[in-house]
Amino acid sequence: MTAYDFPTAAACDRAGVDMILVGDSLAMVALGHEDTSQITMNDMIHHSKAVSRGTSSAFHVADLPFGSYHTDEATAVSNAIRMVKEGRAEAVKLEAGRRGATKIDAIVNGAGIPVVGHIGLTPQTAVALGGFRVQGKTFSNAQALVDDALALQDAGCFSMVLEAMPSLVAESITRLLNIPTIGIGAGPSTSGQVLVLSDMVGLFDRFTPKFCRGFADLGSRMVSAVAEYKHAVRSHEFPAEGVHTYEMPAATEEKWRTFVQKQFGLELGQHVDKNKETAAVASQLLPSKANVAPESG
Ligand SMILES: Nc1nc(=O)c2c([nH]1)NC[C@@H]1CN(c3ccc(C(=O)N[C@@H](CCC(=O)O)C(=O)O)cc3)CN21
Ligand SMILES: CC(C)C(=O)C(=O)O
Ligand SMILES: [Mg+2]
Repeated sequence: MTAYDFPTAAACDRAGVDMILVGDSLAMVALGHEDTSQITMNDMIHHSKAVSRGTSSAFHVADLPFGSYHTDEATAVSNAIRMVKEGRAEAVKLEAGRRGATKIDAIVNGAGIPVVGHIGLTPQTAVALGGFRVQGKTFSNAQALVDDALALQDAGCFSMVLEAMPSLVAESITRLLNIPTIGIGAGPSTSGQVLVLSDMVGLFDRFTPKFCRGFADLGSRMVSAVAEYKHAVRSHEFPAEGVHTYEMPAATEEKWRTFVQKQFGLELGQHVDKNKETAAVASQLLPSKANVAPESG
């Protein structure tokens, strides 16, 4: 499961998932970006730290973001170390095939940090793929994915994500590898599955990948809850006196009532609509919209 902060991590952990991924998809589902390319190491570390506070038994993996491992091996290693040291992740995930093998080797065997690979639809390079497109639909592209998978295993990955590819390709890769595969849009034959949490609980509505199944509709329940709250506030049902409120001790209360009555002339206890009061005062002080001449020019 992906998780992005303390409560989502705690929910996944309590539900008993094996692994929690702090996915860079948080750029889109938690921060509202159009894609995952702008998210930084600092952003990812911030979220990963929060996830670590909510996780007690699941294995905690964090995505290395676009640009953090694409230049040279030393940069890739130092960013992997930051994600473990500052982000409190137990492993990092990189979107890399054959060409990322030397960096993965350096992170795994140089720094001793476990790495999850990620092939198929790699959102960080979606522009080069021509958008968020299913991969491995042609014979040669399927072969290329098998080559990538074997290279990642050789480089030292302990697992890899297979994203958006025909089930047959994912099954072939899973059968060929010794390490477990984690599928998303890759059919039922991978060793494990991952989904973006926001998608499966209905908290992201910009698009829904075909591979996603909705397991809850929390987005619309959240809107209803807030609308109900707004209604309760406007109708003075909430907060309810004696239920959601604090009281002075009875003796102090009596003294206080008398005091504000004498000092300020206020009769407490009857409800005054402060908004209406303010609006009434404002309408005397300010010219109403209807009386203002429309702006020219
Ligand atoms: N909310 C969310 N869910 C995800 O699964 C996800 C993200 N965000 N952001 C990062 C990547 C991007 N992903 C995506 C995004 C779009 C499609 C999508 O629309 N796919 C089309 C098929 C596209 C094609 O091949 O033509 C679909 O109908 O599923 C799939 C995966 C997966 N990841
Ligand atoms: C969908 C998973 C595999 C991911 O990389 C992410 O959430 O960023
Ligand atoms: Mg990702």
